[in-house]
Amino acid sequence: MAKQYDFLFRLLMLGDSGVGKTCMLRRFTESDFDSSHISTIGIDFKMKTLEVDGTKVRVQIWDTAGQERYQTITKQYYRRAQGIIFVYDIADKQSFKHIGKWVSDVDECIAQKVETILVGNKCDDAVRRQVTKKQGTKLAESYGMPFFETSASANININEAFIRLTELVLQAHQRDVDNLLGSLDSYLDKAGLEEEKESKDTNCSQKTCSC
Ligand SMILES: Nc1nc2c(ncn2[C@@H]2O[C@H](COP(=O)(O)OP(=O)(O)OP(=O)(O)O)[C@@H](O)[C@H]2O)c(=O)[nH]1
Repeated sequence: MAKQYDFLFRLLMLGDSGVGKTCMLRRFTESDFDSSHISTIGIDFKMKTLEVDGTKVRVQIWDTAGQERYQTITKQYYRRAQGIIFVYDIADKQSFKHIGKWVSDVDECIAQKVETILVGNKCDDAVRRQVTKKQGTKLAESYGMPFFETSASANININEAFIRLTELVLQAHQRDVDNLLGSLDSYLDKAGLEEEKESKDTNCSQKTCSC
């Protein structure tokens, strides 16, 4: 059967327990919201196919458990991700403060460049808000990440956040391919020049012999 997509990318969701990672993923992949909080055990994933800049991209999105006790398991997935969504809850200052810890955990675990975005979830909950949009924007700027305030329950900016990360991963992939083709071109140019030089040298020495 012909492939239904051009690329397959792996995305990962990280953040404290209860910030709404599972609900965000469910909203994005199933257009649904469940208000119960059943903590993720270890890791789970869902798939979705998107059209980004005319390209069909299938994303495999890993939803990790925010609870500390699962981190030995979840850290094993960091290296396999091409994009990471760091999530905090705008009504939970601690989860915002912990973003630094999640980012440095990723830095410690992986050597390769990975695309990242920062998300402040539960922006529908104005009454319980503890983190301002300005604080979120500033933190994201300090890491050079795009920033979204989202709500899985009210379906605000969920698609936008996942699509933005997928775009970044696709662009990074295309840059890698261009760089690879660029170095292949210069390698072939160099090899061609050397071959040309060698054949000139041979002709020249043959002429010398016949004189
Ligand atoms: N008001 C509001 N509540 C939300 C939103 N998203 C999730 N919640 C609630 O937050 C709680 C935790 O959501 P989960 O998605 O299970 O959180 P999680 O980050 O996956 O938690 P772990 O699996 O333990 O890491 C649930 O009771 C949800 O109903 C949102 O956008 N707005």
